[in-house]
Amino acid sequence: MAFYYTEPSRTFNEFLLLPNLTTKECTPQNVDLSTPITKFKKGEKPAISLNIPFSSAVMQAVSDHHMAVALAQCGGISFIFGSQSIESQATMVRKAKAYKAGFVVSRSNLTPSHTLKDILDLKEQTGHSTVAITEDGSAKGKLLGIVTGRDYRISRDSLDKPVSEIMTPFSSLIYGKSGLSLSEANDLIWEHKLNCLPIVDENQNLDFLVFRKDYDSRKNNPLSLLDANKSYIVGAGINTKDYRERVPALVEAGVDVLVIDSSDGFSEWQAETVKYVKENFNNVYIGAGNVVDKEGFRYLVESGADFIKVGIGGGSICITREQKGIGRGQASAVIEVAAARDEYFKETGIYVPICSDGGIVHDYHVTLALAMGADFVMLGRYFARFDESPTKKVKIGNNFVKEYWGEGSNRARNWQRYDTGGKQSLVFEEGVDSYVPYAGSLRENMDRTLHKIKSTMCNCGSLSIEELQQKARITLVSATSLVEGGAHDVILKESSMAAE
Ligand SMILES: NC(=O)C1=CN([C@@H]2O[C@H](COP(=O)(O)OP(=O)(O)OC[C@H]3O[C@@H](n4cnc5c(N)ncnc54)[C@H](O)[C@@H]3O)[C@@H](O)[C@H]2O)C=CC1
Ligand SMILES: O=c1[nH]c(=O)c2[nH+]cn([C@@H]3O[C@H](COP(=O)(O)O)[C@@H](O)[C@H]3O)c2[nH]1
Ligand SMILES: [K+]
Repeated sequence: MAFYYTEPSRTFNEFLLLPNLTTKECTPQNVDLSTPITKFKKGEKPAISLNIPFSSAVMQAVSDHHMAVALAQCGGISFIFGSQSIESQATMVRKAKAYKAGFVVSRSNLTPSHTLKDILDLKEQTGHSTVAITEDGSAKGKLLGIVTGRDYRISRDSLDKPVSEIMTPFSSLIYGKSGLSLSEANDLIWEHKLNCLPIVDENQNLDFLVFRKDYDSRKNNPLSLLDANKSYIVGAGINTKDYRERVPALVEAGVDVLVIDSSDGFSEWQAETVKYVKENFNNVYIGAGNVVDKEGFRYLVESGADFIKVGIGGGSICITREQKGIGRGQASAVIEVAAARDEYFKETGIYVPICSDGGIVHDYHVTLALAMGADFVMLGRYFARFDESPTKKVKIGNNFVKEYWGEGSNRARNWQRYDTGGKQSLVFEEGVDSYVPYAGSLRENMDRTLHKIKSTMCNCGSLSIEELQQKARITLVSATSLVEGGAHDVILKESSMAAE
């Protein structure tokens, strides 16, 4: 007879935290969000700890080398997507490892056929006076020119003057080549009295901008996640098929942490993959998953995994539950796996971090996941909205959006013919292709999110994630009390509706 769980599967939305006593030293500035990502023995320190409990999803629309750098600067880790050729993934890892502070992804970009009015509108929106002009208007497109405040006169130039007539064309630009060191970039900046030096790759695609004022940017990033050589710590996703070729290439490129990327990690393929990595490489760590219960957790931990990823079917672009009928409410999954982790720790003295992957919609969901026992979270949709994600920013109506698609969608799988061991015609999609609202830079959004999490932790009288996990008091909410939690019985003004 089948086994039946007596409790229904639950999601984060169904829970709330109750405040504990907040002492006077319990302020957001004093909260420490560092958290382990690799397993460790009781009394010892983990080999790698994150400075904030965030990782970005193993997805084409989320985690490339640009995201890896931006998130590591904030103290988290990206797992560069594995649904690409081994060479291109290794190149991304290499670029992220080679990246040095001071190089930024261009945030204001237009095409030559835009107009002076577009430049002025963008300037008002972003506050940046340097605009990169690329063939497709993206931050990484072919660089055709640069516009700065010195290139036009609002009193003289007509607003519909095309950018192509305003910009300093590429042929007249001083630029650096990808791979240049920060001190070499600074030399060019000083020598040519520039404010901004574009860095382009061998195909003239824009890589980064280096600003005169930014070169001390390490000071701006006190939580940077760095290895012993002061390079950023970088993760990458792998699969259970080509790992014998992929892992050596990624290790050669300098990857620090691997994660097996799968909807269902409770398989002999994953155990074999973990064992292969553990037997052949000393200096790289490997997470496995995804699982949603104690059995899956135990199986992967006993195979040797350094951390375990939790979550099936809760992602914003996921349709796995609809397509295959597998999965579990994300909160229930985290609660059970965290209990299994604590039990394993008691038995063996080994602490195995767990990551809650997918389904984070509100910032407080992160706090709840941590309170329920997750050591860190993985998000896709959240990061896809930012400048640093690899996808195109498009304007729909009056709003900017960015593209975001699931790794189980045909769009993601097209990088190669998807091999399920069966007929291609039997393949079905497990993810959708979508848009998410554009939200600006990662740093600004992350600062706000972290502040909210720290504030809630203070409500709960906790100065660290570990303390939160021990002290949190969590209650289920009834369907009717959910209504009470939002604005209700008032007529909202338009400004409040826009903020929702
Ligand atoms: N977290 C989630 O809820 C979900 C995530 N996804 C994402 O979609 C992507 C694809 O996920 P999956 O389809 O689960 O990928 P997968 O690579 O784990 O599995 C694909 C298929 O190949 C089989 N397979 C795996 N290794 C094999 C081997 N060595 N030999 C023979 N067969 C093997 C699996 O059983 C499965 O049928 C991933 O990026 C995943 O994160 C997709 C659905 C749900
Ligand atoms: O059912 C699925 N079909 C897909 O195509 C797919 N792609 C990604 N993922 C998973 O969703 C996570 C990101 O979730 P969020 O957007 O909610 O942060 C990711 O971290 C994955 O675990 C998928 N799940
Ligand atoms: K399974």
